[in-house]
Amino acid sequence: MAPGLTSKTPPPHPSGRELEEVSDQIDAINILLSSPTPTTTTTTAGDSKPKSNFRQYLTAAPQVKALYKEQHEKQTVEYNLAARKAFHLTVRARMGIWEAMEKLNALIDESDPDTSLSQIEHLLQTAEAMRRDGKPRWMQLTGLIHDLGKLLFFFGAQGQWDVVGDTFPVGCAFDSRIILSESFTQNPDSKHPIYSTEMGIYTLNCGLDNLLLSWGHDEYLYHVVKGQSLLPAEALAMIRYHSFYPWHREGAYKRFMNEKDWQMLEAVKEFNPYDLYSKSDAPPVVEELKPYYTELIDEFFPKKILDW
Ligand SMILES: O[C@H]1[C@H](O)[C@@H](O)[C@H](O)[C@@H](O)[C@H]1O
Ligand SMILES: [Fe+2]
Ligand SMILES: [Fe+2]
Repeated sequence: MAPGLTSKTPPPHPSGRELEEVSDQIDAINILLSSPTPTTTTTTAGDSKPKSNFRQYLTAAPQVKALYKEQHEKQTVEYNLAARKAFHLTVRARMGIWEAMEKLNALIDESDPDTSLSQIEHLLQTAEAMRRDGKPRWMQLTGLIHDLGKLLFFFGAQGQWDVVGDTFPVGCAFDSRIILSESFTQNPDSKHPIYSTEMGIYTLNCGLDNLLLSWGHDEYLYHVVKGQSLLPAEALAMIRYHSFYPWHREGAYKRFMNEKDWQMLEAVKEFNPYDLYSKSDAPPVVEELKPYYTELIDEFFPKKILDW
């Protein structure tokens, strides 16, 4: 009995009719409790996976943890410089954007605890979520292509550790806000006299463009798209920094930001929910969407066949 409703004289036994009323009320409450609660802040449109259930790395599958362990041990300054040099020395393929998306279909990203869909589906989910929200055409296209850098996997990558996953700068101390950051103790740079310091090889407010971000799909696609599209600076930042969660989500590495980076941070933050939370939307029907997106591709990539 609720406080305040107690009385010294015991209540009379409820009549049959009263009992029926109470039982009706209980039924009504049960119906309310079992029907889905409309939420506006914790779920994405058309889906019921709460936002807090994404990016759960501590409880992720063993292959996700193994991938990050290997990545954190092997992404060094030395590796980074060698990968950048190799990138600039060759053209790996010549193909259009849609063809690249189809090629990527064969890759399942082992770093991702939130989707096991193919990459073409993830790209279309991201773009479609933006289109539904009336985002500008250049942004929809950015959503469509943002993970095409994962093609690196087919171009002589050492595994998935140098292609997928979150990014972080090398050449300065590894921040504890990087996911699963304990594994950096096995990275030789964590004992280097300069690379292990807070500023490392960088200077205050030097600008994110001057950081050696860990080598992977963001950095690769940024370099491919930069000279071969009509996409604006915000789109290039979305591509280059979308996996840089320790920065755009956790607020680390602010000491290296210049004025332009603050603007770009806004763009990347606007992009992120479409990339992350659309992963639980219904899988798109690729062939149905193709006409809309091929037109969009043509608008911003006047050169139909790109150098990859
Ligand atoms: O596992 C994911 C995936 O590889 C994404 O493409 C990347 O952008 C994310 O940062 C990462 O956490
Ligand atoms: Fe990505
Ligand atoms: Fe993505």
